[in-house]
Amino acid sequence: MSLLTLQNFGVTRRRRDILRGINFSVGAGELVGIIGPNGAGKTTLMRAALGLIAAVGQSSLAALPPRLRGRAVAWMPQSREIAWPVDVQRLVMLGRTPHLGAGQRPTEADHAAVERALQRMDLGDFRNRTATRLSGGEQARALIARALAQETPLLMADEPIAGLDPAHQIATMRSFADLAAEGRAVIVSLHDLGLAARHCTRLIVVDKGGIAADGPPQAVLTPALVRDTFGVSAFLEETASGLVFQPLDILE
Ligand SMILES: Nc1ncnc2c1ncn2[C@@H]1O[C@H](COP(=O)(O)OP(=O)(O)OP(=O)(O)O)[C@@H](O)[C@H]1O
Repeated sequence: MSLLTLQNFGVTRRRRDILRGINFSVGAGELVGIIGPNGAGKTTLMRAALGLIAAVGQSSLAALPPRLRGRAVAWMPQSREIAWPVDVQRLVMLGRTPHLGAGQRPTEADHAAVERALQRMDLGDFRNRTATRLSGGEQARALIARALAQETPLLMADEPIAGLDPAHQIATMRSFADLAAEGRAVIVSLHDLGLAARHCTRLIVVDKGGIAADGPPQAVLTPALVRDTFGVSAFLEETASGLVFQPLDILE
């Protein structure tokens, strides 16, 4: 079942085509990494697909009424700003908002969803800490937990692992892989191609306003693609513990 379909999708800003002719579907069970150089259009693609900025063509998510959209997709933006000095537990509970009626208090089921999200992001000991007083990486984990608590079929996150330490980067990618294995789907943009190669089931490469490649990591990260899109050489090998990808040198 498709959880996001984009057809002839594009974004124009200040009369410049930032994205054009984008077509793809994401289904249950996929962990999709959106990769591409700085300025390629990754954030624009995700925000437009969500209906947060104007676009041409069709997005199955943008077409939904806002209330249904909040139950169809959770979104973690690149900006990590936490506006209010609330405790982590309360911040994560905000993820349940689309499931609550006007003025309705959280139910047992909402508290259980918050607890699952806190555990997934290793935040059990942080639940009573003031979110604005956490470190940058801890705040990022709290915001991922808020998106997880929404318990939507699809999670979209813009550079969610930037600023996390290696253990929490791996743990977060594993949590996303678990969600996919449970029958949901996750779409993340990321610059760490090693983690993308290792954990994603599929990579979509955005470059020069279009999709340069789309497929399983080992099929996408060819030397030619990596050279032409990122301007680097790289090491790629299928090992007993999974795919290992490491950028090596800038190519002139
Ligand atoms: N509000 C805007 N008005 C005009 N152009 C914009 C606007 N926002 C982004 N752009 C342009 O759109 C292009 C794509 O930007 P976007 O932020 O989507 O790239 P990205 O792939 O997410 O980059 P990064 O890896 O640096 O986060 C860039 O050339 C950027 O300058």
